[in-house]
Amino acid sequence: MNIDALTDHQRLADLIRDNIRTVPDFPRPGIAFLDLCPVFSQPALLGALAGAMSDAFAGAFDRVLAIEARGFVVGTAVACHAGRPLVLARKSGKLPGPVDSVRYDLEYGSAELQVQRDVLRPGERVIVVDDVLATGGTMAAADELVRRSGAAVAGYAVVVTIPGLGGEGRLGPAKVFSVLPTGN
Ligand SMILES: O=P(O)(O)OC[C@H]1O[C@H](OP(=O)(O)OP(=O)(O)O)[C@H](O)[C@@H]1O
Ligand SMILES: Nc1ncnc2[nH]cnc12
Repeated sequence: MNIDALTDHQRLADLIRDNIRTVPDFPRPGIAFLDLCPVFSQPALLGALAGAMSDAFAGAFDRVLAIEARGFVVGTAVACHAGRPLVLARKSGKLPGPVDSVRYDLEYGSAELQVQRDVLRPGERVIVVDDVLATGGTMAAADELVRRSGAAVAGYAVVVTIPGLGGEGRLGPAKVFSVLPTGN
């Protein structure tokens, strides 16, 4: 795959779409699971994705908040590309304290996200990065953690938004950058 020639959003979107595997009835019956592992396994594609996300918010963010676990892959790539510090939003019980916590529901369950206190600073501009935006429960929890810290959400970056689940409607007014509207 030659991604040096990748200059426009449509080409990136096509490549991402071609490399997402849709798995029926995983992890529960009725869920069409979008498996992005084939995207993550290709350094050039992951790099192009990170570049597009970083460019979408160029000059408008100070830190990258990445959501466990698949959001870590994308968020780390964006932070490296942009040369901005990475902050981890982790599932409950993984980060040594003190932490702030928010419980939330997602498409196929519920969980709790935590961020270490004082790693996000008042006045800083943060982009929140994940792989999939479905119901928006996860992103909304991350959003709440950023706002509690006094920092500002400068934007939301995801690889895929699953339409019809109301995800974007649960987020704040900041820009949402999604490479694909769906994985199909
Ligand atoms: O918009 P929502 O309905 O909240 O769903 C989106 C979230 O669901 C998945 O995470 P999951 O909790 O499965 O965690 P993982 O990345 O650890 O697999 C995905 O990586 C998003 O974080
Ligand atoms: N359908 C889905 N596929 C992958 N990750 C998800 N997170 C929430 N819904 C998802």
